[in-house]
Amino acid sequence: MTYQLIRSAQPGSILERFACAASHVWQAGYEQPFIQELRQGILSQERFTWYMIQDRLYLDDYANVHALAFASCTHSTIQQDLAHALGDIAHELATVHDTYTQVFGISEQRITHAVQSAAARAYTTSMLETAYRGNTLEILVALLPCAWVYADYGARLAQELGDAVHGHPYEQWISTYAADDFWDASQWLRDDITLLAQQATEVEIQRLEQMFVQGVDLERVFWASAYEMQAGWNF
Ligand SMILES: Cc1ncc(CN)c(N)n1
Repeated sequence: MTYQLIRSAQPGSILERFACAASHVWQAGYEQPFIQELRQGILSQERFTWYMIQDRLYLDDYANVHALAFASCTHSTIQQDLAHALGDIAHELATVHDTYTQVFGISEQRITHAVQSAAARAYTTSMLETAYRGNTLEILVALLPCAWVYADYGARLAQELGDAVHGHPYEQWISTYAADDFWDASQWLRDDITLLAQQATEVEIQRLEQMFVQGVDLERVFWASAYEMQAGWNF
């Protein structure tokens, strides 16, 4: 298991079960060309721009999932956590997206006219479906791969690159997700899942485990589709 997985998952906890169940797709995601070329600094600007645009659309839906979870949730502390998390998404947009939008000259018009790729839509549709139909625990588990996979890959990239991260073409991206701040910002999610899962049955936990594995795989596919510069539905 990788550094972030060890750091967060207490032996026997639900988080450890999730991490173990997803370990092969998690590793496959890290080894895929998008991440490895990004690490080497040779990922083309064209592919990264494609990803950035898809990610802008993704983050809109991701924010909506938080808002829907807030609306259906009856725990006031979890509602506060969700509201706070919306501020963190705004921060991610300001640090990562605004940087690359400027550096790579991605026009607002291009973003406005972009259509979600098939893979990106599959991911956000699955999260939104859970947000509309699921209970609070299910919605939080749908959000977990997003926070955890990015923190883990960011930390691994930063660790492998060492000082070479300075001046790297994707330094801002790597540093944002490798930062302790990014990891700490999702501590509420791991804590709230752990708390709510105490009331869940074994059958429910097994279903959550499957949802989590699917989410990690959708993260992998999201990058793969950006690498292929996959088109949207109305091409
Ligand atoms: C697809 C995706 N997943 C996760 C993250 C990290 N918030 C992101 N920006 N984009």
